[in-house]
Amino acid sequence: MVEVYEFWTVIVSLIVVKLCHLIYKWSNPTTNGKLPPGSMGFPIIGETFEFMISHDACQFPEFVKKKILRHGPLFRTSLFGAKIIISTDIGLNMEIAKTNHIPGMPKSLARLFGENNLFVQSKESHKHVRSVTTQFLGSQGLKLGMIRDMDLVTRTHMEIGARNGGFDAKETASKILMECLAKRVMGEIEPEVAKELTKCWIHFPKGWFRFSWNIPGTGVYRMIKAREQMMKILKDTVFKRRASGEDLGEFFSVMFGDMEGGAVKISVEEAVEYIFIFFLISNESTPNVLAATVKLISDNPKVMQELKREHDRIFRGRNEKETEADLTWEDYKSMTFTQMVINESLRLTSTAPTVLRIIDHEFQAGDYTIPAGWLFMGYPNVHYNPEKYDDPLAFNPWRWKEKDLTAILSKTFIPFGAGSRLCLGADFAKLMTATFIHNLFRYRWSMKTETTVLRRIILMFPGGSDIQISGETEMDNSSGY
Ligand code: HEM
Repeated sequence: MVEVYEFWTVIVSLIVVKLCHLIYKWSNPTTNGKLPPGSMGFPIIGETFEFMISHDACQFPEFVKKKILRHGPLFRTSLFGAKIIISTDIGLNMEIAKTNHIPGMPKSLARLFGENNLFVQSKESHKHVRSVTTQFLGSQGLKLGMIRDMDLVTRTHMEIGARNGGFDAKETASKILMECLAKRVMGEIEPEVAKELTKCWIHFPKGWFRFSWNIPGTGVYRMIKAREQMMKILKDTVFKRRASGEDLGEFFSVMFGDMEGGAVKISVEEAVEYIFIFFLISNESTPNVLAATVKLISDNPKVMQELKREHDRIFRGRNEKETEADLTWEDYKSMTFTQMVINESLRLTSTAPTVLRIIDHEFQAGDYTIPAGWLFMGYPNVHYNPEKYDDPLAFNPWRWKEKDLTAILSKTFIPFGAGSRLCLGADFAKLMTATFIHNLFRYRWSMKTETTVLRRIILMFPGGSDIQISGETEMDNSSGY
């Protein structure tokens, strides 16, 4: 009896010692040099729960603020089971963005995007899809193949919404985005296929950026199922069109190298996975930023007035020229104040990391060593630096006067990331937001004052983002700012 008791005492002691050792190793990761300061939190969970507390979308998260006070602009932590370095130093963020290629995402989340995911595959495939995407979403592609459709789709959705007294900004923006992108990427799709794809998006869980346990009933499980279903629909569409000799749509044709002189570069599976990620990234970003921009405008009567003047001038110009009511590229380029508003909104709402990379080789940052394999999150704190932006917490579009409004990246403005992973949809997102604002000013409108915009990595509107429409607008004839 005593022997059995001793045996179990030894086993339990060994387990305790092993656990203590693992916890010690977890809390004190080793490196060839000196790690940035910080703490790794609890094993596996790390500091995820503190990190994921939602906050005002126009304020940096308390988690990051507290860490900066304690450790400075570079610190280590652990989130979603991954070892993480967080930097709020713009110089370092730019350097890491330039010298590291692998997109930063904990492994547990990366697998949600699929095994074939082009973003984790070869540099060459990545280059190819970037170049194809730029042909469609660069300013030339937008000017020739997008602005007219986008204007029409936006106007139609707003007319429907206005007849009902209003609409939800984020949901409407999401529908506009999907309609514009789907047509551009896949050509005309049959209504049933479009319906099926939309259904998948509806079942797509909100806030998928969390621990990714694939257990039936959870959001992650639904997401994986929705992804599989979408892939199937997209693949079937491509195969069906190829078999019947139908047009694949310009995007797919260029992607597969089917266009004149092209060499087949990637498989249908890879292309379809790319399309899925592309839709996911665009749909998680633009409708949210757009709805937050509308909220910022609605809360600022002077901005509202200035925008109304600018858009009334464009509407008047059309009547004088007696042209059809389509928005032209010249109209878009003349929306100087609107573009100042969009830049200001992008600056203020960038309270999440915009440079995300897996460190691919050990990196020396001053006295500190960032080990290879760690995940790097670069926050754009420079947007809130009072030396760069006077009264940085204020929403003040006028601060962008005389600045280059076409630049999507500078040493003080980094909402779309940087380096080889710089956002491919930045121009599209800006055009879509401007088109939305333009058409909104056909109406007298407001957003509920109680609308709140929060952030938990992704922007959220817990009470919705309702826009109320109270009739058509009257022209403002006064001169501009
Ligand atoms: C306001 C809206 C948007 C914001 C704030 C935004 C922001 C970003 C950021 C921060 C990155 C990561 C860059 C990095 O790691 O250095 C990114 C990547 C990306 N974005 Fe956007 N984005 C927006 C809209 C869009 C849209 C509309 C599309 C597509 C139509 C899009 C497509 C992409 C793609 C494909 C990547 C990955 C690029 C790569 O890895 O090569 N984004 N975006």
